[in-house]
Amino acid sequence: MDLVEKINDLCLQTNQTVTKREGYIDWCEYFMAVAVLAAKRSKDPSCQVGACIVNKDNIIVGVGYNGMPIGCSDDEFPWSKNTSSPLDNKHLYVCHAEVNAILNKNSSDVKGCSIYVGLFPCNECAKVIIQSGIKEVVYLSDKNAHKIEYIASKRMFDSAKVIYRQFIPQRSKIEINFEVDWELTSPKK
Ligand SMILES: Nc1nc(=O)n([C@H]2C[C@H](O)[C@@H](COP(=O)(O)O)O2)cc1CO
Ligand SMILES: [Zn+2]
Repeated sequence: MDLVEKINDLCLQTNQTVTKREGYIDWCEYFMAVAVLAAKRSKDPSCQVGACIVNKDNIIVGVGYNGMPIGCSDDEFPWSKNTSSPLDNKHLYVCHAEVNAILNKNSSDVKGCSIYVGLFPCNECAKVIIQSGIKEVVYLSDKNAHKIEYIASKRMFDSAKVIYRQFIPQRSKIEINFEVDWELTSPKK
């Protein structure tokens, strides 16, 4: 419990005015955190990416992470990229987080939405993002910026007027703790 929460707790006990809680996560942090959490579902041993699509009302309409297509077993399809057999390269098979998030949408479409994603979209995802009507890409890392696929992505986004911006975290971590002590967090009567 932080200081404000302790003061509020005291106020509650003595029937005084209670101010709102501080330290809550803002919308951007929330959506990027959902993307990062989704990435933890990925079976890719070298790179886990998550994506979260949000509409203009700040409602999440799709979440996805990189993984094998439905029906293509995680245990049978290859997860390596430096293989002697070109047919055993994971890149031939993996569905990217952005495409999965779009396909997983629970609304009729994602027109005008924003997509929060861990890594800047590749050129193939950029095409799908544009075609789906998504108008904003918020990303954590652009580590592949020098590669031709990502230069192509930006060329397409610029032409299609899809805004892209980096999410600069104001805190390094957001903790998820399943062991919440509800006795400490709930107001006492
Ligand atoms: N924006 C992205 N969304 C994604 O879902 N991915 C996925 C595809 C692969 O499964 C993995 C990248 O693997 P690697 O080449 O860094 O070992 O991340 C990759 C990117 C980067 O373009
Ligand atoms: Zn992609």
